[in-house]
Amino acid sequence: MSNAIYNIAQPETAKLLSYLPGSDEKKQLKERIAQMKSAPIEIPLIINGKEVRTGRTGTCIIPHNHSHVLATYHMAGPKEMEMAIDAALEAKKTWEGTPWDHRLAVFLKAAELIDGPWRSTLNAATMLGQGKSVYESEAEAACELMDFFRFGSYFVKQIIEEQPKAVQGIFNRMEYRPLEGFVLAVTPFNFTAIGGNLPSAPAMSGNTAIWKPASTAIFSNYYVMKLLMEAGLPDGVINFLPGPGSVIGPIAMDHPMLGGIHFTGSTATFNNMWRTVAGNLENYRSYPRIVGETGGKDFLFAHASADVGAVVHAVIAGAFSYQGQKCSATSRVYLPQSIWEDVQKGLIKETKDLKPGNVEDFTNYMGAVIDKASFDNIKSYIDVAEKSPEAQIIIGGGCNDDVGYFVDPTVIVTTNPHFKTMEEEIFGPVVTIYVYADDDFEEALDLCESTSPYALTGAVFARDRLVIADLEKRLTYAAGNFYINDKTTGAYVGLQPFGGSRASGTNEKVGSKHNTSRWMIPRSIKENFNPPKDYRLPLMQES
Ligand SMILES: NC(=O)c1ccc[n+]([C@@H]2O[C@H](COP(=O)([O-])OP(=O)(O)OC[C@H]3O[C@@H](n4cnc5c(N)ncnc54)[C@H](O)[C@@H]3O)[C@@H](O)[C@H]2O)c1
Ligand SMILES: N[C@@H](CCC=O)C(=O)O
Repeated sequence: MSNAIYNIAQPETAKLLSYLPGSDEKKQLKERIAQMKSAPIEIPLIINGKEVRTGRTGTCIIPHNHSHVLATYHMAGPKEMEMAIDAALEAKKTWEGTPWDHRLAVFLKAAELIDGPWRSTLNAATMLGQGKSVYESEAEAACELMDFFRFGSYFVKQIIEEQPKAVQGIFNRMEYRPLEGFVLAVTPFNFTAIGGNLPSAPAMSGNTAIWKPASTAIFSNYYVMKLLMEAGLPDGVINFLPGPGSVIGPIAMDHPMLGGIHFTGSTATFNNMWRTVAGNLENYRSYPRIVGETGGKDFLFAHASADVGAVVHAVIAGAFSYQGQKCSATSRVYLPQSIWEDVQKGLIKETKDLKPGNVEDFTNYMGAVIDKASFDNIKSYIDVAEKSPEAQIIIGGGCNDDVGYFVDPTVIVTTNPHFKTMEEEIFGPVVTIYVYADDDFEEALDLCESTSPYALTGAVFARDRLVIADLEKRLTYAAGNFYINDKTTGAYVGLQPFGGSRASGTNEKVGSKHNTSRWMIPRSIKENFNPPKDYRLPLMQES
């Protein structure tokens, strides 16, 4: 029984390792990659801490070498979802009463394990299973996940410290209860750290969760689950349930004890889930908390005073890192005519050696896109641009899926600011540029503000201070993460809390106190040391 007030130091952002030739981390990672490739593993469901095999299986493959099978995974069906819900509800009885310091200790320990022996495992699994370059993987599967665990724990502590004023004779207090029910965490393929965080953030506050990973991220996500178990996560607190979302999701969403949904993925999937929940409102014990971070069509808007070199590098990093498969990827760019020629030259020069390749070679900046469906979808957008008189592909355009799902970094220039690739999320290494006449700055800015239904990230480039101030004001609602003279990707937990509004989600800012608070239902407790003795107010008495 915990009877002390403990402190958690404000965490420091995790430091990236370099993976330079000759470094220990490079040697360890190369060894782990070789080991993982040497023989496929079998991935069970994990329900109440026990492995469950259903015999209905799928495979995890390497996107840059799609004939290589890394694992066979078992898929949950309705029966296993019911089992997981029962396990989560049962485990909650103990977990919610576990002192907060012991709950958080599990996640703080997990962060230390990533910082130590588990780092190479999470990086190797993410590089192989999701096709990430070493740098992209280190930044998120290792560092961002550590940050989620450390900052997340710190935010829980900060919130429970927020207490109402206690006055003499009346003891006021706020109890931060977990949600009544279980949490369904549905996670995307593109960030291992998001996979790990979505079930963990609610669990830190005493909730129990069912974690449904994306099928193309099961390989790394399974290792995250194993890491949490090694860190001491009690059975049933997080239940790992790979399987078809459209089959197992509705079982959870129809359940009267659905306490909340922690979702990251596409807007279409989130809208479907929201509709399912809305249709069930009368069946729930409480209104489920629905937290969802979704798609983006992220902009870069440059003014004539912008630093051309900075624009060039921001476009490349924002559009092509992790093959553009980030919700934050730069995918529409507005450039004034006066700097266009220089930007174009810079883009051509800097991308000439930028080819997607095998990320096991650490010098490759880009790998393959995640799967065949994604490859076909991205290619279909490139095909549209190739055929259109309103667009010209000035860089890239090549696609080849013989060995891996490779799409060249592609730059389209369009004369139509509403061209298909300026409006729709592509989720691949494709960026579209619209060049505006310098005199049409105001109109171009209106276009940037209103063209997309999304409002996730956006960057403005200018050196003129008054212009920067104006851009910041005029684009108030166009992006939840707004960058000035920087790329649209790469937010840090606790430093640039992440999330967007409009069709980009509920903007609860993952990795922030706002998100943490969504997994708690506070109870105000007033204890009166002088209980009432007379129902009448003093005013009601005759003098
Ligand atoms: N805003 C953010 O923070 C953020 C971060 C990462 C990714 N994303 C977005 O995620 C998308 C890419 O990820 P994705 O392809 O994995 O997204 P997705 O929507 O296809 O899948 C997300 C998850 O939902 C599950 N799912 C699908 N249909 C379901 C259903 N009917 N019921 C329950 N679950 C279901 C999937 O299996 C997966 O686990 C992009 O749109 C990207 O912008 C957003
Ligand atoms: N938080 C990440 C994006 C996550 C979505 O894919 C970034 O800031 O680039």
